[in-house]
Amino acid sequence: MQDGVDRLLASEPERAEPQVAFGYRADDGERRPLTLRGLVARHWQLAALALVAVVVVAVANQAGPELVSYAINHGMVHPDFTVIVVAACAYVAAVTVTAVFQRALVRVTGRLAAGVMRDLRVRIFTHLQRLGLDFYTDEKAGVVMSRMTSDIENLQQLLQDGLAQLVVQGLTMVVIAAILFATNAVLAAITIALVVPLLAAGSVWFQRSSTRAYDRVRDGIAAVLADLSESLHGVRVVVSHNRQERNTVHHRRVVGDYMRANQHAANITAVYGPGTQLLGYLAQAALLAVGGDMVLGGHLSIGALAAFFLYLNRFTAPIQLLAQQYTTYQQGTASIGKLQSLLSVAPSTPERPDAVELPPVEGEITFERVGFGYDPSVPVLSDVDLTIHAGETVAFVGPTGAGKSTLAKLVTRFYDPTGGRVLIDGHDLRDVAVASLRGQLGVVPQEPFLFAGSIRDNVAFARPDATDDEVWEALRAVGLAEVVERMPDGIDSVVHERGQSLSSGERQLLALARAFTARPRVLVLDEATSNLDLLSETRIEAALDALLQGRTAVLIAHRLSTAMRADRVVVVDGGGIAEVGSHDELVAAGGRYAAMFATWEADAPVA
Ligand SMILES: Nc1ncnc2c1ncn2[C@@H]1O[C@H](COP(=O)(O)OP(=O)(O)OP(=O)(O)O)[C@@H](O)[C@H]1O
Repeated sequence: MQDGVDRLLASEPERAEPQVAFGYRADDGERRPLTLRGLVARHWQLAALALVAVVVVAVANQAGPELVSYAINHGMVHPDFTVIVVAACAYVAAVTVTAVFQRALVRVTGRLAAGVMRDLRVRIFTHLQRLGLDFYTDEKAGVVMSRMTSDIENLQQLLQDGLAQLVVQGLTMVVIAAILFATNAVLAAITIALVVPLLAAGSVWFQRSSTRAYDRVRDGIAAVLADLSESLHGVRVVVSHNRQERNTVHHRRVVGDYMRANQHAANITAVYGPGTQLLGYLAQAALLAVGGDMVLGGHLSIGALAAFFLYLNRFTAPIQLLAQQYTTYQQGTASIGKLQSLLSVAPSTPERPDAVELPPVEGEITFERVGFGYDPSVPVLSDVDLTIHAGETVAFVGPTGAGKSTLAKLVTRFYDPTGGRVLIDGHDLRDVAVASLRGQLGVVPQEPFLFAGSIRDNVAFARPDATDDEVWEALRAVGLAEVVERMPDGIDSVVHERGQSLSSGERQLLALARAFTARPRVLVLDEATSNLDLLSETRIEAALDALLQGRTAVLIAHRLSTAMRADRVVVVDGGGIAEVGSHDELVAAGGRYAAMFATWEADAPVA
């Protein structure tokens, strides 16, 4: 068997590449609900090997006491050294077989668990990549992280050790009970009647209370992780608002709850462990009295009594282990439930089964009576009608919270409208394949996110096959080439901690260079609100001119100087479009835009 195991393990690649092709629609395998059986079934050869090993371990391990009994009765009561030697050799053989199969079991279940975990992590990650932005607004990142860490680890523990132990201990009890009854049914019945009911009752209590306790522990660690991740992500805001002390107090409370939950769980184990041990010793005392009496009466051999003692020890241990393993089992299955509920979150902008590939577009965007609300009962936009022509630059302006970014999110199909349609070159966005749409769109967010890696990786993010020349061309177009040339490793210089080592103007220019490399037909740009110095602002405006050339562009403009450069300005207000026209037209019309412009001009007169 060990050879078989080694052959199978050797034939498996060390780190097999998980076979995933990312699609916006889950395939049949991914849609199947998550069950323990389903997870293991994909690795059925390993599972079958594990089962064989479990049976051999459970049976071979119980030969010992029988051999002791044989040696006492046939080698000591009637002295015969040969019998003792044969029994001792057989003992060694049985122990060796047990050890070999135990080792095989650990290796096989380890492999099984690792394989299942890899499949599961990839499946969940792929699913997370597919989900809509609303999911990430509702769910705290820490909770998702805890699913990917502690819940997956629970499952790993169950598969690696828990399940096999559960079967081994269960089988061990059956094998021992059978041997005890075969040896002396009366003594077996007395012993089991003394031990099993009390131990079972204690185990049920332990199992129930520890399940509740571990639920608290799990919630506790999820809260600690969520609090930690929020603090780490918001560290700059925390420091600048001097919130460290309050945050520390809050974290201490969260950690305190977690500590108390752990203590409670430990207390339960502290009662159960020694309690069951005491019960085992009391049963041994009873066995000594009843069994000793039977030996004196000639109803039981001394060897059989000795074997009873040894078996009794081995009989109580599995009950304790079963109760503990059952907790692992429950935690594992509870984790499957939580992971299943994560996997069953449907993408809010699903791809239709009959979605068509969007052909290369000119870039005309049409809003047709579009209505939308993040919460359907609270409309943010209603009855929006607007056409943005191919190659046109349109700036959305308006008061904060008016819905400018929301309109842009509908263009990129981060959300679907609750009423009406958004079309690109006449194609309803809901009817086209998501990848073919996003491949032709570029988005420059307000706070550009830079990934750990080089400048090159970040600029070529949307088109990893871009050549170094193309990366340099993009950097030149946005006016960053000189800055990057001065860096020690040029475009291979590493961007640290999401670009915190760059200035905010440089980060924005890098994001523009990224969009430039992607060469999208349609560009959505959420202008940064952060105040830049005049030089950076001029550089960004020049970069924008290079970037927008010939593309359809939607600018969410926070500075009217940006709006002035657009072909048309759309004033968003009151859940819809208040005014549309060129800068000059709107100023001449003397409406809201003209008022906004007058205020702006008074604050920052144009040179
Ligand atoms: N993910 C979200 N969930 C729920 N409500 C949201 C969400 N995002 C925005 N909102 C709400 O929708 C409304 C419009 O928001 P939007 O971000 O489109 O405004 P905006 O005009 O871009 O504002 P700003 O100029 O401040 O960026 C606001 O009332 C906002 O509170």
